[in-house]
Order: sequence, then structure tokens, then C-alpha cells
Amino acid sequence: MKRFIPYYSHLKQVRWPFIGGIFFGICFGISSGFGIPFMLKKVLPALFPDTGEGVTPLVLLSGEEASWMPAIIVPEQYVLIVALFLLPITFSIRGISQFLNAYLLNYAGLRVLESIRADIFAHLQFLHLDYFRKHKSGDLISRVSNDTTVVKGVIVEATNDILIQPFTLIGAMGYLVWETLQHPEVLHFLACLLVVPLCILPIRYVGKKTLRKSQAMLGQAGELNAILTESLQSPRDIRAYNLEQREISRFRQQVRKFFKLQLKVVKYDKMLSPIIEVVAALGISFAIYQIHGSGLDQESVIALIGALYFAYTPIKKLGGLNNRIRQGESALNRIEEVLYSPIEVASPAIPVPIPAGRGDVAFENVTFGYDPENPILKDINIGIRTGEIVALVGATGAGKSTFINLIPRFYDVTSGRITLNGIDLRKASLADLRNHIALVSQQPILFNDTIYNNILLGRPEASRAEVEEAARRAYAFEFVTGLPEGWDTIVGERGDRLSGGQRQRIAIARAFLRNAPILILDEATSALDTESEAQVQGALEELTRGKTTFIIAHRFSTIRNATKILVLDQGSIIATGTHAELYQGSPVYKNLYDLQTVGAG
Ligand SMILES: Nc1ncnc2c1ncn2[C@@H]1O[C@H](COP(=O)(O)OP(=O)(O)OP(=O)(O)O)[C@@H](O)[C@H]1O
Repeated sequence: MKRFIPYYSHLKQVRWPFIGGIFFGICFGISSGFGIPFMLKKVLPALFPDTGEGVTPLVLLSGEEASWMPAIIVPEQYVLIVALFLLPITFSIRGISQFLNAYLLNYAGLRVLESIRADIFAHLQFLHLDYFRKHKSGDLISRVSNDTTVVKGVIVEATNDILIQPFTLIGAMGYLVWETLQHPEVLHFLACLLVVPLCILPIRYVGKKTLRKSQAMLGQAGELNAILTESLQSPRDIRAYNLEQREISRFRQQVRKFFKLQLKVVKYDKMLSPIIEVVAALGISFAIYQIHGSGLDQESVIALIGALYFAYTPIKKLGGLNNRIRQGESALNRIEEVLYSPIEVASPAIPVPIPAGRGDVAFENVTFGYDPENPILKDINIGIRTGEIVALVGATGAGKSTFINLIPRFYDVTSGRITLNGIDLRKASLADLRNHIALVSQQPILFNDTIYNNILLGRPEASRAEVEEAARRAYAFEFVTGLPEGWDTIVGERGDRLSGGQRQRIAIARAFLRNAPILILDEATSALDTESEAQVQGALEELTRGKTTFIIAHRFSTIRNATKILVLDQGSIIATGTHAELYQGSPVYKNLYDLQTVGAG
């Protein structure tokens, strides 16, 4: 339980509903543990007034109390009516407390859940890109949605049980003690509680098993989610390659695995209650044996046994709770794996502001490897001044995207440094650095929102006129205003309701709006047909004006305006120059160029 303590801070915001929930839980506990046996004892004499010597008169009903009753009601009837009222009253108190306990705790629980989920989601936003390559998105979804629910269950519901079950136990034991004190001849009846410690052994054994099984089950839930997400994200390819049956059987296999693991958790979860009940039955049998022949009246016997039953209920619940805490620990392990993953690329504590208005970028002795032992970029030295258009060319896997990824600090250099306007990127705040950059990628991701809002993301404080102007410059205005819902058209998940060219133009409009001094065009025109490309090319030419631009382009037509071409080969810059210079001086470049132009021809 210690492990959950830091997470109790989430309860702060809902402390009153939580405390209220606990209060009503305690009312419920006491009305069950003490109220019901007490009521049994009071109701029975009213129902069986002539059962013999052992009948205890109803304490609540003195002759004085009954004196105001109309004369037609005889005291026995009065006793019966009040006794019968005790039943619904006790159950009403119990029922209302139960409802308010459940309602308020659910309220607190859902708020806690919201808060834990928000924390994990927030942490995910700052994690390193590599983290998302190493973890399946479906599994991460499972951690944010399923595992948090399990942890919330421990923080709120289990805590509730931890706090209120002892009250039920104390209520019931209090009744047992109170009743036996009135009948000292059955004082040894309390000895039947000695079987309680026997329950601890199965509770511990089952708890250990539950921890292991639930860890495996939650892992499998993540696996299942991963397959689901992967499949839902690629419906086109699945159909194109007739993969439907393969997907179905893959999913079935995982579902079956999940089913088996779930069943194991259910087995251990559900076996505890009957074990404790058997132990309780042993205790009760022992109690009956003790009472037998003690001369105790019937209603006292029933009340005592009722109280004994209510004393075992919280023990049973606390045993189940142990299981729940174990399941919570498994979920917490998975959540903490995310929450405690270091944010490898972070802003420094005291960032240095980047001088505005320019976009001078320099790579100084830069070496970088995704795995530090295996460098991908080796000893890169290059200076780029504001307004230069730099094109990166090289064979596949040469390191072009890797080079580009270092500029917005998606990754940090392994050695050397990169500067923007003379400031080492690691000394500036990430927000400041990224405000200096606009990125248009090969497959720009649009969010499931309106076209207008998707463009506005480039600069959220921009006016409507500025958004429209950006769209106009990106050759997007015509097609947007031509759509039935115009600017308010919802683009669908990842922009799927738009064509590739339309998506690209929205992304370019976003970059226009951002008006950042550095522009990164990562294969920005490769998804376009010739007509769109001509339009977008025009837009890009305008977009790049005055900006330091980095272009990765496989098509040499898109780099004809480059002022500097960097030829990358196995992570090194092997040549730099204009097209004419390189075609003459770099056999690698000439080869790449010829291959493409011949291929194109
Ligand atoms: N996240 C990563 N983790 C490990 N290795 C990676 C990662 N991303 C890329 N690489 C490796 O780094 C090398 C360079 O990849 P990069 O994507 O930079 O090449 P590229 O020149 O952009 O290729 P392409 O033209 O095919 O897009 C490749 O060997 C690739 O396998």
C-alpha cells in the first residue's frame, strides 16, 4: 500500500466528497455490524412475544413512552409496530449510507482517474521520440486507460474499504462484547473469534499469486490493444493484401491469451471469499457449540450469530482488498514505467533566449547515433546563414532525416554542438527553439478538427484575416472555400477526409502562418501529383523567401532553387555546392542525379 501513498495527492482536489463518502461508509458499516444484530434482537421479541422465559422486553418501550399512544392500540401492538419500523429504519440508514458512500466515492474516484490520466498524458507529451518507437501505441493507450482505472480502484475504493471495514468489524465485535457482557455465562463465546488469524494464511498466498497473474494480464491487455490499434490504423493495406483473415486469427490468438490470463486472476480473486467463509463457518459452528445448552434466549442467539457473521464480512472484504492492492501494484508498475521515463530532451533550468529575426544554423563537429555506440552522423561541420536554401541529398539511409531531426532537438547530438543564431540549442528553451521553426513533412498530420483550426495551430493568436491570407499563399484558399462546409470542414482523423495534396497545402498554410525564420521541408512535395506539385512548388518558393530552409527531396526538380546542396553518404557530408558544381565535382551526386533523371525519363 506504501507505493500508492504519493498518488493520494490526487485526492486533494476532491477531499470533501471523499471524506463524505467515507463518513457514509462508516454509517453503513456501523448500521450493518451493530445495527442489524441489535435490530434482530429487538424485532424478534415483538414477533414471538410468548416464546417463554427468555423473552427480553423491548428496552426502548417503557410504559411511559407508550402512554401518549391512542387507547385503542394495546402495548403489544405498539411494540410490534415500533419493532417492525426498526427494520425499515435500520435498512434505510444502511441503504442511504450505502448509496451516498458509493456515489461520493465514485465522484472522487472519477476525478482521481481524470487527474492520473492527465498526468501520464502530459508526461507522454514530453517524452523522447525514441520512446514512441520502442513502445507500441496500443500498449500505451492501455496504460493510460485500463491501468489507471485499476490504480484509481485502489486509491479510492480500496481506501474506502480499508477505512470502513474495520468499523463494520468494530461494530459487530462491539455488539458481541456488549451482548456477552450481559450474559457472562457465554463470555467464552468470544473465543470463536480466535479462528480469525487462520484467514491470514490464505489471504497472503492468494495475494502473491494475484500480483503475478495480474501483471501478466495487464501486459496482455496492452498487447491486445496494440494489435487493435495497428489494425485500425491500416484498413487500406489490410484489404489490399487480403490480410483480413490473418488479422482476425492474430486478434483471436491474443484474445484467447488474454482470456486465459484473466481467468487466472478471477480464479485467485474468487477463491478467497469461499475460503474465508469456510473458516467463518468453523467459527460459527464453534460458537453454536458454545451457546448450546447455555440457556440463552432465542433472539440473543440469533443476534450473536448475526453479529459474528458481520464480524467475518469485513475480514472477507479485507482479504479481497489485499488482492485488489496486488492488482493495483501491477498496474502501478506499468504506469510508473511511463511516468518515470526520463525526459531526455528538456529545456535547461535557465534558458538563454535565442536572438530573434535571424536563422543562422551551424553544426560543429556533430556526431550522432540513436545508439551512442553506433554513430549515424559523423563529424558534421557546416554553417548555414539566414535565407539560405539547403537541400540534403543522399542514398536511402544516408542520414538525411536524422540530420533534420537534430535541428528542432527531436534528438540531442551525441557529441559536438548545433547552434541557432550563435546559441547552443541545448541552452535555449525548447519552446523558444521550436517557435523559430516551421516544419512541413511528407505526410503532414492534421488533427480531427476544422480546416481553420488546423491552420491556426501554426500561430494560435493569429487573426482570421491572417489565416485566410496564409491559405491563399499556400494555394489552399480556393479548394477550402469550395468545400460545402468551407473553413468548418472537419478533416477527419489524421486529415483522412482530404486528399494528399490538400493535406499538404493545409500544412504549408500552417507554416506560412507560423512565419518562422527556419523552415524544414521533409519531402514536402513527394505526395503530390504534377499539377498540385506545380502549385505547391510555387507556394513553397514564396514560403522559403528570406527563411533558412532545409529540404529533403528525392526529386531533384524540387531542389533546383537550393543555394547549397549537401551530399550525405553513410552519415558524412562528402560534398557541398550548387547543382552545377556538384554535378561536375561529386561522382556520388552525379550518380544519384543521373539515376533519377534517367528513371524519370
Ligand atoms: N529511431 C531510430 N533508431 C535507430 N536507428 C534509426 C532510427 N531512425 C533511423 N535510423 C537509422 O539511421 C540511419 C539513417 O536513417 P535516416 O532516416 O536518417 O536516413 P535517410 O537518409 O533519411 O533515408 P531515406 O531517404 O530512406 O528516408 C538508417 O540506417 C536507419 O536505419
